[in-house]
Parts: sequence; structure tokens; C-alpha cells
Amino acid sequence: MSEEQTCDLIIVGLGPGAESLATGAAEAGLRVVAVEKHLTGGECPYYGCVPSKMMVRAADLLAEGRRIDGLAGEATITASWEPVARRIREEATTDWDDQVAVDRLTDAGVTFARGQGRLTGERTVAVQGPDGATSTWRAERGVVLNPGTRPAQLPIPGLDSTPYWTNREAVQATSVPASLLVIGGGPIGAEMTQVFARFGARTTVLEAGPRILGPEEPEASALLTDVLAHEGVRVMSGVSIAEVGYLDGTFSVAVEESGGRRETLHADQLLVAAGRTPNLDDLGLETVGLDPTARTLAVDERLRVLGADGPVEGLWAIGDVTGQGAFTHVAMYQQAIALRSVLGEGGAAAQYRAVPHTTFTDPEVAGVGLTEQRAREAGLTVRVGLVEDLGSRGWLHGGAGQGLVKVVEDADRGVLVGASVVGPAAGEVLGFLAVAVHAEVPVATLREMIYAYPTFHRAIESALADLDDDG
Ligand SMILES: Cc1cc2nc3c(=O)[nH]c(=O)nc-3n(C[C@H](O)[C@H](O)[C@H](O)COP(=O)(O)OP(=O)(O)OC[C@H]3O[C@@H](n4cnc5c(N)ncnc54)[C@H](O)[C@@H]3O)c2cc1C
Ligand SMILES: NC(=O)c1ccc[n+]([C@@H]2O[C@H](COP(=O)([O-])OP(=O)(O)OC[C@H]3O[C@@H](n4cnc5c(N)ncnc54)[C@H](O)[C@@H]3O)[C@@H](O)[C@H]2O)c1
Repeated sequence: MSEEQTCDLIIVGLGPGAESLATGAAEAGLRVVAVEKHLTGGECPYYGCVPSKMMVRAADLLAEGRRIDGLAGEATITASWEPVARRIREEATTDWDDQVAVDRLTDAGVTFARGQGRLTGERTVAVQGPDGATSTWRAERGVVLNPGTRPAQLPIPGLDSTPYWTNREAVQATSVPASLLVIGGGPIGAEMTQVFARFGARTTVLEAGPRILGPEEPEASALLTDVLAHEGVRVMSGVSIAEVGYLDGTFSVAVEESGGRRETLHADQLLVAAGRTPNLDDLGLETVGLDPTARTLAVDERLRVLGADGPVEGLWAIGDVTGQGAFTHVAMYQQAIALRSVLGEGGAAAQYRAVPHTTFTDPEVAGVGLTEQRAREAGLTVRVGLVEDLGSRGWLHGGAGQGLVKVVEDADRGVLVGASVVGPAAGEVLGFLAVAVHAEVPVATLREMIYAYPTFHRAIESALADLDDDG
């Protein structure tokens, strides 16, 4: 163990938020040490948002090409995974090398330390490098934790001894399997299912819950399920997986449906996308009185980590481990607030009533704020407006214009507390509703607006009109 070194701020785990925070803190004059054990920038640029959205873009192009028949002539589409794999390797991840990101940090004046960081007490961190050597640091201001998550390992008999994919292997695929089983119908499972199916894999998605995209509005899940089924995907919900095997290049998955029917499915590849495990178990949390087995770190509105007796001295956390939405935009939002807190500055505190999200299937599934069910559980007087088509624009769009808009009103206050949009560019249409929920624009004001014809967002006007019909 080396002699303790001193700095102002240590950042452990460099997800997208921490990368920004490190640069900002160094630019503000702090001596910053940034610790990363794998790839600087975290899951999003190397295994998450960026490569997966390159895959989605390619799959959407194929689908658009296939829609030419009957709308604009004839097209013969020949799918090839080669440009997708190449773009991910060369443009997105530089072959999963983070040197550019490390250089960006060091150019900004940050001291970069490659290794596993662990708290050893208040404001102190030990960093174990790849060679096993350990350096120790004391930070005068404190420590920011941004360790993120890893794919959850399911305790399914047989699974661990098979070469199954998680999102990390899926984005590194150099070819498309002829057949694919996907365990988990959350955002990762839904996006990957559609991508590989559109590239020709016979795909089945296996979801334990009653429907895919379970936290979304049921109407949104149902619409996406229909679209996937129409594209030839088998969607099995309410299943439990008894066993997984692998023999001679083929996976076998024994599935029990809710009615008790058993079936063994076979495929060339298995993708497990069944949730995430927070990287909190090897972070030395116990040395500052925190529980290393917790699923999230409680934080206050300034991102200070909360212990049993209030904020832990000199300790902040940002990103997925705070449990406020596992999205890059949440981590980025939080880093700016945490940085101001580290620097002793004020400014707006964190609040999460209008966290937007988009699952990049086609149609996209986007939401903000509360679903109808969550609003009812919160005890609000709820009115709901729902339109299950996208009006003239949906029809003009041809085959792929299906969608919906659902708005959830707190009727006592006359403001929207949540909304969902499914459709082409739903994530963009959602922007309007995110403003409405965030700024608590009165529903009466939203109804006075003029909605351009024929846009997708015009369906919002119809959904607002439908609020009147709700009991
Ligand atoms: C397939 C996929 C698609 C996604 N798509 C989207 C999307 O479209 N939009 C969106 O907003 N979000 C998306 N996400 C979620 C997004 O990737 C995360 O929310 C985002 O990366 C923020 O995570 P984070 O900052 O908590 O940490 P992470 O990105 O998980 O990074 C944490 C970093 O900390 C490092 N680390 C952990 N422990 C230690 C330690 N003890 N010492 C040193 N280093 C450590 C890890 O190696 C990692 O690099 C997607 C995720 C996946 C998996
Ligand atoms: N477009 C986006 O913004 C985007 C895309 C991908 C991921 N993400 C983020 O990453 C997070 C993780 O994504 P995820 O899809 O892995 O996790 P998730 O937790 O959101 O969904 C996992 C799904 O797997 C199911 N499941 C769990 N155990 C199962 C089992 N044994 N058998 C069958 N099904 C099982 C769950 O019921 C759930 O529907 C998301 O919650 C999201 O915040 C965002």
C-alpha cells in the first residue's frame, strides 16, 4: 500500500455524468482524481445507448425500405449486419478503447486512475490498479460515486454454464443468429428483439411479468406487442424459465406459461436482458456506515448520499445507483447539481416529476411523469385522456403510422402529471408533454393552443379533449 496522496475530489466510476463532473470540477480549479476500472464513459457509449441506437437506426432503415412496396414503388431489401458491426466498432467505441475519453479528462487537468476504487472511510479511497498495486487518496472536499450497474445474473439452473449474451455481447455481435431467444421484455429486450428480428433472426421474447414494457401504460405495451407479433416475433408473457441448456451450438430454454403449460424452446443464441445489478457490492460502502447490499443509494436533492442519520460527510452519488431513473439524461442532470453542491454553490435542487424516457422501438414508446396507475396509487384525483391513433398524420404515414397518446391529469389542480406517446418519433413528440408536466402548464392553457395540421403532435389535442369523457 502506497503513502496517502491528497486531492480535492475523488470520483469513483466514470459513467457519462461523472465524466462531465470531473471536467467541470477541474475547470473550477479543484484537484480531481477520476477512477475507472473498465471504460471511461461507462455503459452508455460502449454497451448501451450509443451502439444500441446505431443498431436501431439500421433496423428502422430496413423496415422503412420494406414499406416502399405499396406506397412508393418496389424495393428489394438485402440486410447486412456488416456495416452495423463496423459502425459500432469504428465510429462508436473505437474497438472498445477509451483512450480518447481518458485524454479528454487529462487534457482538462484531471488525474486519471485506472482501477477498482473502494471507500476506506470518510473522504478516502483506495484504488487497486490492473497490476494489483494499490494507491490511496484523501479528498478534502469529498467523493462522488458513479459506479452504475452491470447485467443481472439470473439464478436459472444451467444458465451460467452457457455462452449466453447480455447487452455487452449483443452490441459486439459480428453476425446475426438465425434464431434468438430474449429473456426480458424491458427496454433492452424490446429494442434488441426488434433489431435482430428485422435483420432476419427468428426471435422469441420471454417476459416474466404480465406484459412487455411492464412499467409503461398497458395500452402502450399492447400496441408494441401487436407490432412485434405482426413482424413475426413471438411474445410470451407471464412465463417462468425452469432451465437453460446448451448443446452443439444450440440453446434450449424450458419455459412454463402461467397456465402451467411447459414448452422447451431452441435457438442459436440467447440474450438475457432481465434487469441490472448495481455496482455497490465492492465499493467499501460499509466503511462509511452504508449497506453494500442495497439496490440503490439514497440521495438528497443535492445528490448527497443519505445514511441513517442524514447526509454522509463529503459523499455524493449520481447515476443509475440513485434509483431516480436509469437513463443517461438523469445522470447528466444530476451531475450538474452535484457539481454545484461540491463547489458550495446553490441553484435549483433536483426534482424528478418530469423525467422523460423513450424506448427506441418502432413505433417508439415514450413517457413522462406518472402513468395512470401510478397517479391513482399516489392518491390523486385522476382524469385520463386517450386517443389510440395518430389522426391524419398517422393515416398519411401509411403502414407504420400506428400510435397513441395518453395524458394523465391531476383533476384537482388541472395539470398533467404524466403522459405517454407511442408512434413514429414519439420521443420527439413527448418533448411537448414533458414541458407541460415539468412547468405544470394548466390543461386549460394547453387546450387553447393551436396544433399544426397534419402533425403527429396534433394527437395531443385529441387526447386533451378526451379528458372530458373520463369519470
Ligand atoms: C443496452 C442499453 C441501452 C440503453 N439505452 C439508453 C438510452 O437509449 N437512453 C438512456 O438515457 N439510457 C439508456 N441506457 C441506460 C444508460 O446506459 C445508463 O443510464 C447510463 O450509462 C448512466 O449510467 P451510470 O452513470 O449510472 O453508470 P454507468 O454508465 O454504468 O458507468 C459506471 C462506470 O463505473 C465503473 N465502475 C463501477 N464500479 C467501479 C469501481 N468500484 N471503481 C472504478 N470504476 C467503477 C464502471 O466500469 C462503469 O464504467 C441504456 C442501457 C443499456 C444497457
Ligand atoms: N431507450 C432507453 O432509454 C433505454 C434502453 C435500454 C435500457 N434502458 C435503461 O436500462 C435499464 C435496464 O434495462 P433492462 O431492459 O435490462 O431492465 P428492466 O429491469 O427495465 O427490464 C427487465 C425485464 O426483464 C423481466 N425479467 C426479469 N427477470 C426475468 C426472468 N427470470 N424471466 C423473464 N423475464 C424476466 C422483467 O419483468 C422486466 O420486464 C432500463 O430500466 C432503462 O432504464 C433505457
